[in-house]
Amino acid sequence: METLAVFILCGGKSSQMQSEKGLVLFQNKPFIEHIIKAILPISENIKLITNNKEYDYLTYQKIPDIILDKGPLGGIYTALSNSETEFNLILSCDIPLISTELLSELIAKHNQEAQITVFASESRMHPLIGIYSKKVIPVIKSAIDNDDLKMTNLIANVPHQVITIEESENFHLTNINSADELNDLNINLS
Ligand SMILES: Nc1nc2c(ncn2[C@@H]2O[C@H](COP(=O)(O)OP(=O)(O)OP(=O)(O)O)[C@@H](O)[C@H]2O)c(=O)[nH]1
Ligand SMILES: [Mg+2]
Repeated sequence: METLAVFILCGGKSSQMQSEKGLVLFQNKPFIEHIIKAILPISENIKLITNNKEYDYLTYQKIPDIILDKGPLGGIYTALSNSETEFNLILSCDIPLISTELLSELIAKHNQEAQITVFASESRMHPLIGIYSKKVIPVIKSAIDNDDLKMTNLIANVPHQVITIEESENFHLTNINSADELNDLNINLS
């Protein structure tokens, strides 16, 4: 298989965390470095979708948002518009527990008929740990034009694949939005 293009979304307001989310420390290391570590055994073709100079210390290519302030959907739009490959791994920057094993499972189970492939348990879906086809670019563009920025609406509108996981597996896919959530995580792991 050709090397998979991987894009990490590092934009947004981080209003709940109150500091740049991807750079929050977990086990003495910024979130984003945990994510990069999980990706590297799979692909070195990693790009960050961000307008924030705080990520300049990382040598990976950075791509600024083409359309500003449209949330993760806008970030994915920029990622796919800059990608040369049909399928792309899209990840948020606030999932420090993600593992190479889970990412490999997503890639291995991905069906090429699907334009978006994501994990979901009965209770929740993880739209920002997914494989996205460039084919969804026009669908995202029209969603942005209509100000319909909900990821679940995008997924429902295209041929997609859900990889079903047990409730207990959600833990490693959870995104950490606030200092309280990070605190809970640290307590949970101690
Ligand atoms: N490139 C890009 N990424 C974004 C944008 N908005 C959110 N993200 C990313 O999408 C992922 C999930 O975003 P949210 O949890 O909504 O993050 P947020 O908007 O920064 O945080 P809140 O203000 O607390 O909602 C994170 O990886 C963010 O960095 C955006 O406008 N552009
Ligand atoms: Mg948000």
